[in-house]
Amino acid sequence: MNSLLTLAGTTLLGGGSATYDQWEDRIPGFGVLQNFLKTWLKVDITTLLTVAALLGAASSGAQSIQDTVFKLYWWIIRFLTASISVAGNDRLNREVLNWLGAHVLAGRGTRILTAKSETVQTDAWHWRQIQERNDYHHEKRVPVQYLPTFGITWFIHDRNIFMVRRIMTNSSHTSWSNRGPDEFSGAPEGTEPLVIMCLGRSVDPIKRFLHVCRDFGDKQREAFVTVRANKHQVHYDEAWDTTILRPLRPLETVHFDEKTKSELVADISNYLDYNTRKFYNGRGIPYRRGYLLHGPPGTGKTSLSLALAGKFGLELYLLHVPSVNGDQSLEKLFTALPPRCIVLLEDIDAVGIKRNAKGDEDEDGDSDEDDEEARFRDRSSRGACTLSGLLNVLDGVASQEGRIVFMTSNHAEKLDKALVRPGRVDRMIFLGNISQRSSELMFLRMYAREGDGPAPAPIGEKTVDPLSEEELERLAREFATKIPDNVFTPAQLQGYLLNYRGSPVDAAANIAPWAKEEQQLMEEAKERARKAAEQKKAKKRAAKLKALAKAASHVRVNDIDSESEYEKLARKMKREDARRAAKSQGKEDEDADQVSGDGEHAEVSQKSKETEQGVNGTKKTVNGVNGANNGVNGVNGANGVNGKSSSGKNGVKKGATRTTNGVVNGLINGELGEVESEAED
Ligand SMILES: Nc1ncnc2c1ncn2[C@@H]1O[C@H](COP(=O)(O)OP(=O)(O)OP(=O)(O)O)[C@@H](O)[C@H]1O
Repeated sequence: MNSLLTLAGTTLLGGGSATYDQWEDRIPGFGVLQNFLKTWLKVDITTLLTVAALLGAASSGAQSIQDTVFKLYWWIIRFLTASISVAGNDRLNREVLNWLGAHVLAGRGTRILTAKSETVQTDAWHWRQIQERNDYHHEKRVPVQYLPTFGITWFIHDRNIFMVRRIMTNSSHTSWSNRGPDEFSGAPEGTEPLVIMCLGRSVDPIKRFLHVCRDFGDKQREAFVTVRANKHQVHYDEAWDTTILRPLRPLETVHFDEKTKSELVADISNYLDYNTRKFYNGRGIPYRRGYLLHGPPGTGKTSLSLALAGKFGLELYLLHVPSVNGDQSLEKLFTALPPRCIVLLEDIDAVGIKRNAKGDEDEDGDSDEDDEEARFRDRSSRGACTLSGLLNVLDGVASQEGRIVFMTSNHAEKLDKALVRPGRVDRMIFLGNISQRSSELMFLRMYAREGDGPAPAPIGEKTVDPLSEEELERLAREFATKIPDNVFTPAQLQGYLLNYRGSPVDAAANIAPWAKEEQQLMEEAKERARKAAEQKKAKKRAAKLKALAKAASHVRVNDIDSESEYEKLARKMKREDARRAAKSQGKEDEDADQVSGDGEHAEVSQKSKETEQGVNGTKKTVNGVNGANNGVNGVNGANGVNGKSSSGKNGVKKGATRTTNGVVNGLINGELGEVESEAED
């Protein structure tokens, strides 16, 4: 470029012909082009090139002047100010912006701002972006929040001059070709880094300022609980990408045994205490705490977790384990937890986190779950988390320290023992049906005065005059005495009270008939459930007997007490099966010779006779259902009906069960009809 510039200068001063050779040197073919243009267009290319080169020189000169000024500016800034930068995804970033929005922009009439209301779910490519939901604001339209846009916002705080620079990132820039100022070229997405500068040579004023912003953030959060969840996108990594702000729920509004409640609160306070942490660390005990909240649906397990998160000012990380993509994702989510938080694992008894694929069965071998439902759940759990994956995140090596885990379950008795052992579950808290005392408290809470007046009545009903405190307490006591102790769930009672939310007098007056009717409905539902369970049990028992009968036609299971013996017998049965098939084709003798080639034939014949005798014996046992139980254990094992190995001599060892499963099933093919009819008889 410089040589072209010199050439242009020489051309301008000395005339075209003097520099012709030099142009030709630098641009090959220059002469031909020049002659062509001169002849046909009457244009002198050397003059044109000279002008262009000079213009380029002027512009690059301006650019370098601009660069120098820019450098000088930043040099002065760096010299005169101290600065601290904050990453875009840091909570502090949002806290600083919120502080600026509330204290600087609102009062000063800043002319260039960015506005924020609510993020909408779209199916566009950026659908994975962080979602925030505010359950705290109940207005139809979320209030608009005004925040600083890109560029510098300056202000005076604590007698220091501050400048906060919000930096545009690639993702917040809408168009690369747009050359306008940043604030007119795009809108911040909330992930832009901030640089906080303060005039002076010390960062202390900035640190103090950041502290103020954090306090402001804490104060704002006091009114609600921050719930974080993940969106469960199949093809994406799991992340805590959804934030929900829930109104604070006072612990007093969750009614259950008062003693248990205060013990629980004391236990958590004790755990969160700094000295407890030191104690745990000093003794090499993992600093974690786990609680299992169990009881029927609608007894307040979720409500209690939320209330405790609010009480202790902790964020609640909500996770539905069966929806997580797999163990790796679960681990990722747990690794991303902050050191102090509550993790709520809901419905922990759901399928997918049981040790075996089909789920555990009851003592009698019957599962309470409906077959269809179990099958559905089994399908839906495929590829999801395993129990060992869950156990691992709860107290494996990589498990986060300092957090509190709440697990909720409607069937605590079905949970794997490893899951509820101390260290994973330190306390089990039962939330049962509502007591009379809790009903009284719920009544009082429902009709407590709000400010100076009564609780607002439903639309269309007139608000009754507020009752005096004594009158309300008297009504509450009367109300409670009409409710049977520990029969209804708190959710049921809350539903009833909501129907009378404008009138405590009516609520107290109508509770007795409601309780009677509700109890009757519950009895009927229970009876229906009992009958359905009985039918299901009978169906299962019939299926089991059928399976037993099938196997019994070939095996006398009580004779089998070791794996090798079982395998031997299975081999013999296979040969016997082959012989039977050959017999039916009229070639029994030749095939029998072939099969007995290994020298075991004599033994086989003897044993197969025994087996057949055994079959008869077992068939008889089948008919007398109860007597069959000994055999059932073994044969169930052989057919994979139960999947469990029975201990003791009568049982079939697990390994043998697996090995021979297919063989026995294969043998019974073709003879099913005959055995079935016998079993049914
Ligand atoms: N002990 C309780 N005290 C006050 N309100 C309760 C209580 N239990 C339940 N409720 C009310 O019932 C509703 C359901 O409660 P919640 O979801 O906490 O029950 P849950 O035990 O978690 O139910 P599930 O097992 O079905 O998840 C909520 O509106 C809650 O206010």
